[in-house]
Amino acid sequence: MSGRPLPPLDTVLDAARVVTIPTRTRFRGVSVREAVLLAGPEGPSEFSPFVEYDDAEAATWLAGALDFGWHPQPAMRRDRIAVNATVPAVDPEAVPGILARFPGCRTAKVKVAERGQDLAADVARVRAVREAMDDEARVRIDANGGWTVEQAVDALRALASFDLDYAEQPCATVAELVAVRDALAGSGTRVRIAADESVRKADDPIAVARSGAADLLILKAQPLGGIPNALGIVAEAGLPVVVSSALDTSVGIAMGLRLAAALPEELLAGACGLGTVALLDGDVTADSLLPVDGAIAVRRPALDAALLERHRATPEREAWWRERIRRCYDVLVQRAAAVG
Ligand SMILES: O=C(O)CCC(=O)c1ccccc1C(=O)O
Ligand SMILES: [Mg+2]
Repeated sequence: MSGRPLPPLDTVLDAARVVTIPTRTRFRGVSVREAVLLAGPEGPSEFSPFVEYDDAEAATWLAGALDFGWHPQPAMRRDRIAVNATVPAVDPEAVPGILARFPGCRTAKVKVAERGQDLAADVARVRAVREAMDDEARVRIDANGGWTVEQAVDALRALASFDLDYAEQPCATVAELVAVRDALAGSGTRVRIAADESVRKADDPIAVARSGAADLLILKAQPLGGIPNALGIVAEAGLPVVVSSALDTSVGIAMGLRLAAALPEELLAGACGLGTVALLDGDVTADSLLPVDGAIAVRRPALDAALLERHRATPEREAWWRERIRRCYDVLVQRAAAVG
């Protein structure tokens, strides 16, 4: 990955605390977030791939977590990062309450294309967000690859009147993203397309940029194998980026902030999706990285022993995560050997 040495496995396991934190609103179909906090020599780090991810994918998250905990990070170019409000796939009535958790945010990202919902629900939610925000606010959507090309084109035409900042991952594949962009250009609807899963879940994270399938990239520090690796992707892709979270605790958010702080000014495409601690009902530090005046000061808050204890996972879940770390660590050792 970044080519920097891995700490010994026993050191990693000794540094690990497993937590289960409830979400305030269902997000990605989950109502709890499990995470491993790692007390590294450079500061706390977080390993929190979603439970359904396989070892090959989760191993890249481990590489990111170990890099942040055990290695110095690139220089910072700014000390405050503007963030967007993140609106889960809720009913329109719930929108003002969600937005209130993101004080001062002038950009909102709205989840759409949720399984079991329809376009009318998406339109109603985006309308509720537009109405709750002032005229200059930016509104983005994120479909998490949930639409076919035809559905995406229909939806983006229906949503065009809300003047979207961009549409994140409207369809699952790079080829579909290209088809959506072509169809929209042909119909005179101008909506920028952002790639998220096409970067962080792809074998080749640059392919989406090379194919001209996206106007900007969403970058997540942990899933991309760490900050240096993510910066390498930015340099190669040459597209503007927005840094976002994977619904992390404040420790994972600190890593995202640090990535955002390291980006060249001309490549930062607006507010980052790093305000999501506001969607959790608990945290692992007393200094939670929540938005204030629409931004978060870049910092690395200390783990709080009492909070780690309060949110401590069951012994079964703890054992599961420790096994997962062992398996993912093996994958990283094999990858390092293959590179030589
Ligand atoms: O970007 C944001 O506003 C918040 C982060 C977010 O949406 C997210 C959080 C967890 C998993 C996936 C995603 C996503 O961007 O698709
Ligand atoms: Mg996304």
